[in-house]
Amino acid sequence: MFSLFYGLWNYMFSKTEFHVLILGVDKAGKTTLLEKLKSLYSNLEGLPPDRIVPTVGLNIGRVEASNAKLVFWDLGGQIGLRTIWEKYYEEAHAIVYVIDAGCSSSFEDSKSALGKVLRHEDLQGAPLLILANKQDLPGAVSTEELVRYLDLKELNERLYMFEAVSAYNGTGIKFAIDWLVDVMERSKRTEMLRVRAGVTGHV
Ligand SMILES: Nc1nc2c(ncn2[C@@H]2O[C@H](COP(=O)(O)OP(=O)(O)OP(=O)(O)O)[C@@H](O)[C@H]2O)c(=O)[nH]1
Ligand SMILES: [Mg+2]
Repeated sequence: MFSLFYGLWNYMFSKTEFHVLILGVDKAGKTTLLEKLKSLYSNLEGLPPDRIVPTVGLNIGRVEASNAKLVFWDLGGQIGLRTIWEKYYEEAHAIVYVIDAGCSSSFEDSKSALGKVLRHEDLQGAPLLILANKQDLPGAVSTEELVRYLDLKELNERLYMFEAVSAYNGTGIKFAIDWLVDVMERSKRTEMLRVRAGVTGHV
């Protein structure tokens, strides 16, 4: 009986924990973004950019933002590591896809890797936040240019947004995360993951 009430209490009053997968090709700035998120949303001072090395395993960042608990999973973007991405798809509430907006020679690779992500059935209905990172660089392209360049055909009914950010100086990040939390809270995918996890309030 107690556990039934406890479960119900949790379901109604505890904050949902959202799992957010940070993807993108190597050097897009994913880990730098994760460390910036820690600095912006927690008491932890994230690692400074000059101490960040290319990711081989998994980096995890837990923060509270927009009154929600967020767990970010940051994976390596090197070609040989991208096969690991799909192991995390089933549990993810949303995807943050990071692109180096200052490096047009990486756009083709970014586009094809993103197309593959979006076609994967385990990510059905997952909201998508595409970040045009490195806006502090003078040559960085705008979100409008990136939208035109990517010309994504796989978006279908998916909730998505493009946002211009800089993981160095924090430009655009809070706005993007507010949007992400808002859409995760009302997405069918969150409902589906919640049902799958049982009535615990933690999905
Ligand atoms: N100017 C500028 N450089 C950035 C920004 N974000 C990341 N960088 C630089 O881009 C390079 C790659 O950053 P990482 O965060 O390691 O990139 P990553 O996407 O995690 O790379 P992998 O772990 O290999 O997949 C580093 O030299 C960073 O300092 C940014 O907002 N502005
Ligand atoms: Mg990394």
